[in-house]
Amino acid sequence: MTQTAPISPGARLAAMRAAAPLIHNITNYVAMNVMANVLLAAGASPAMVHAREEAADFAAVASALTVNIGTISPPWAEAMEAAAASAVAHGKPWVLDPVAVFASGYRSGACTRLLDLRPTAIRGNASEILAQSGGAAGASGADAGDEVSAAEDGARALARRSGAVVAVTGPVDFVTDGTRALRVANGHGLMPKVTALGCSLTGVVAAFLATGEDPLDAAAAALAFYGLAGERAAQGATGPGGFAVAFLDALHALTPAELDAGARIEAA
Ligand SMILES: Nc1ncnc2c1ncn2[C@@H]1O[C@H](COP(=O)(O)OP(=O)(O)OP(=O)(O)O)[C@@H](O)[C@H]1O
Ligand SMILES: Cc1ncsc1CCO
Ligand SMILES: [Mg+2]
Repeated sequence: MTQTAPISPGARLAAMRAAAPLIHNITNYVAMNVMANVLLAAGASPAMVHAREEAADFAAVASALTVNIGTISPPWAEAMEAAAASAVAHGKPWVLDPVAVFASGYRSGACTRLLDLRPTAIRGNASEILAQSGGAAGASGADAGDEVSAAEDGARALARRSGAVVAVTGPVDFVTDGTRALRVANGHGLMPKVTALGCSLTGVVAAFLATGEDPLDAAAAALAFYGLAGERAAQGATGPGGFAVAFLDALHALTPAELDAGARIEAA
């Protein structure tokens, strides 16, 4: 049997941009504008569609779906479940972002129901993945209060249990399908100082999944692309405000060759 060479992160970026996949996002009020601009700068086509009356229809035609519980309320929860079920029924990948899942029984109940709908990937910070995998999170809100290393065993277990690729983000990202695991060391300390950059990354992961065959390598390529854009944007930025603007420019400007040269992806 011939062994095929792994697809490079740069090739995955080029494929994503060539496809400009339509990404359906049911996300929070904070992230909506940031995330749409991030997806456009990266090369995808965002649509924020959350009415329960149309979410399932839209998920059927989009290339991928993201579901983010950041500002969830009952009508939105209905739309999320209908959209996720529709994505699965139509063979479209979907990504769950369990924002502050530990904060209330309402949030954790919503995520339990969404997990039953078999997301292709789950992306969260260390506290969110720790809680989603059954551990005790050291955070109360949307910002991480735990180290990525503390969530790695839970991420592996969650991946095996759910069938999803699980990405834990932080200073060094960890991503696993339950069998293989990778660490992605790209990124910059200004990234968590701009709200919704994690939420927006969930959309970029979905965009890479929309064009990739293997979700683990596609997710790792998305994480490296995002982190490397953060590194570029930080050069010359004096704080979070200028960084946020430069980050969009860096996502737009980063080339596939630059991603192949700058991606720091290693087996974990
Ligand atoms: N200290 C850090 N150093 C380098 N990169 C970081 C750091 N913290 C986060 N990142 C990067 O920031 C991006 C967003 O991840 P983060 O874990 O902050 O998401 P989040 O907590 O879900 O964010 P939000 O909920 O505000 O959208 C990822 O690309 C991650 O690698
Ligand atoms: C700050 C905040 N609050 C609810 S969602 C959100 C965006 C970051 O997750
Ligand atoms: Mg988040």
